[in-house]
Amino acid sequence: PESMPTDYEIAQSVKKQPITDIVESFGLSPDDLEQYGEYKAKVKLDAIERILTERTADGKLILVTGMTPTPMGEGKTVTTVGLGQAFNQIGKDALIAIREPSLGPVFGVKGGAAGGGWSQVLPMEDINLHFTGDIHALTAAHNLISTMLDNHFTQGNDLNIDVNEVRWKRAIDMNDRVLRETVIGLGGKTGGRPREGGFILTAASELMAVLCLADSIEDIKERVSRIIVAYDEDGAPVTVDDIDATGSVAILLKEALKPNVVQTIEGTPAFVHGGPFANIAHGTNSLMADEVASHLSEYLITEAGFGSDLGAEKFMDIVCRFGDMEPDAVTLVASVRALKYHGLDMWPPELDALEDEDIGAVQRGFENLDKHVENLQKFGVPVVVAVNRFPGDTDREVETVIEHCESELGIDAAESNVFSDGGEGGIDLAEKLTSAAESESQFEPLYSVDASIKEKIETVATEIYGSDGVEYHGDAEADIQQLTELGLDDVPVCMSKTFHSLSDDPSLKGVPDDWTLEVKEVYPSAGAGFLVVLTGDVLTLPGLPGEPAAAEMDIDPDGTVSGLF
Ligand SMILES: Nc1ncnc2c1ncn2[C@@H]1O[C@H](COP(=O)(O)OP(=O)(O)O)[C@@H](O)[C@H]1O
Ligand SMILES: O=COP(=O)(O)O
Ligand SMILES: [Mg+2]
Repeated sequence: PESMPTDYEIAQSVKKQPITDIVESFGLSPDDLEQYGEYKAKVKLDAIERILTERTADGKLILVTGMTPTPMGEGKTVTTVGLGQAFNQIGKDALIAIREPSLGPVFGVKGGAAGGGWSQVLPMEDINLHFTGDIHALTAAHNLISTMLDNHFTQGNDLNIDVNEVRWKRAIDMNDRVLRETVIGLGGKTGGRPREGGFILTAASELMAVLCLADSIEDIKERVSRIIVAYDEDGAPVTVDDIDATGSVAILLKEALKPNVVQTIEGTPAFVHGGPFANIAHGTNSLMADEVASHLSEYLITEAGFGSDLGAEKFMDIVCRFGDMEPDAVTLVASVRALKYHGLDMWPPELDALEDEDIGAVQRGFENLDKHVENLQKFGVPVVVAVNRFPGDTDREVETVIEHCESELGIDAAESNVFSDGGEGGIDLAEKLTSAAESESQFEPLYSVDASIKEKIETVATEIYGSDGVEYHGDAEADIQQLTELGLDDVPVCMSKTFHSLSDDPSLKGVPDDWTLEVKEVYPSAGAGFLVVLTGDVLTLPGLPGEPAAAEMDIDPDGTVSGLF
């Protein structure tokens, strides 16, 4: 918005405090930290050990999710950071936990993921770029497995791996579409065994999920060892342990395992750790960050990516199950622009067309918001809607949304101005969330892990996405058969689906009906402990847009960066 400085300018204008001072009052002392400069730190594993044993986990957990977003995102991260600040402004001890950004979107469409306006985590330019190196470490570890696997072929393939059943691709933290499907091993005898290969975004790597669910070096080794990278000629799984890569991969991840802690603009401590997207992966920060934060403060506010059909569903059905925790309240972020985007049935999005006041379009967009509210209520957790106000929104538009939530849906809603006003702008929302969190939540996951694979997929597809059913394409049925025979079926399913729609068709807005979910493939993340279900045309390695954010970036001789948002 023209009246406001850019995110970067705001971030640079803030006098940051040393990270040791920021975390002191929450019970972390300087020797609990490994500092990466004055403003970034990792929490040492023995300090975590002490905190988890000495302190009770009585922090209430507030989950931040959203309605089906425009490609720009509707402000979950901004709201999470803003709420952390607002809670502290109303005298409640609160910490936030969010994911660390991937360079893919930073240089692509969405830009950074450090919040925005007066609700950002700092130093945003470090956090959005190399941060403390976790994503680089994951990329290296992922590709170490790839090279050990291909080397196995060159050294005689005594595991009898079926070259057409290699499942482990390479990883890169960049939206580089031409690497999605590749042919490798060219160059004759010294070039290795020619075969089809490809790359995925590091955020989609199973190692990312493993890092986010592991709680110690021992655990990460055990999980890494179980990762299935291929199948042999008899169809038996080949694991990371079979190709002798477990120890070296764990060594590469030993620093990344430790959660990062930084500060928000108003000095709230923020855990920023792990970065799985919620369309192609499970979509929330590490469990370790959640565990530590909920032992250190009264409230933990954490975000699940994309709409509630993706991040929140997986948070409830995967993360809460593994972490033995449950949300005490959920805030569903809505925006006037996203409501109009659905109300105008807009695809592809022309975001500037969403600027004009259009009460009718806002109202026609309610069906999408209502479905997300209904979905969240299926988990038995109280919901508060946050109307994240953008500069162009009119009072009438915002009031229409609040009125709809309170009188039609009978749930609390609050206008949020945390982007323009920081914590001050989220006080009403924070107060509504604290009272929602007081009520006894009747949290229940959506399905039992003992249900069949098809039952679990069909439950999510019909209950959450609103499909009439599920069709299995390609080898999906054979995958399910094989996984059941291997005894890998009694785990949660991690649905990989477009975030542009409740359905698997990005162009369908609102609440699509008369459609069935197309499942293309089901594969095990045996290290993470869930099954990944690929649907529709979801891409595990996105591409750059027509106008990449990278094209607008620059750096001055004195190191001042521009174009990063
Ligand atoms: N109220 C707002 N006013 C202006 N820009 C906003 C507002 N909320 C979010 N944004 C911007 O929109 C983009 C998406 O916000 P983000 O919080 O990352 O959304 P999400 O986490 O839901 O994807 C970011 O560039 C952010 O700075
Ligand atoms: O995985 C996606 O996360 P955001 O919705 O926060 O961009
Ligand atoms: Mg976000």
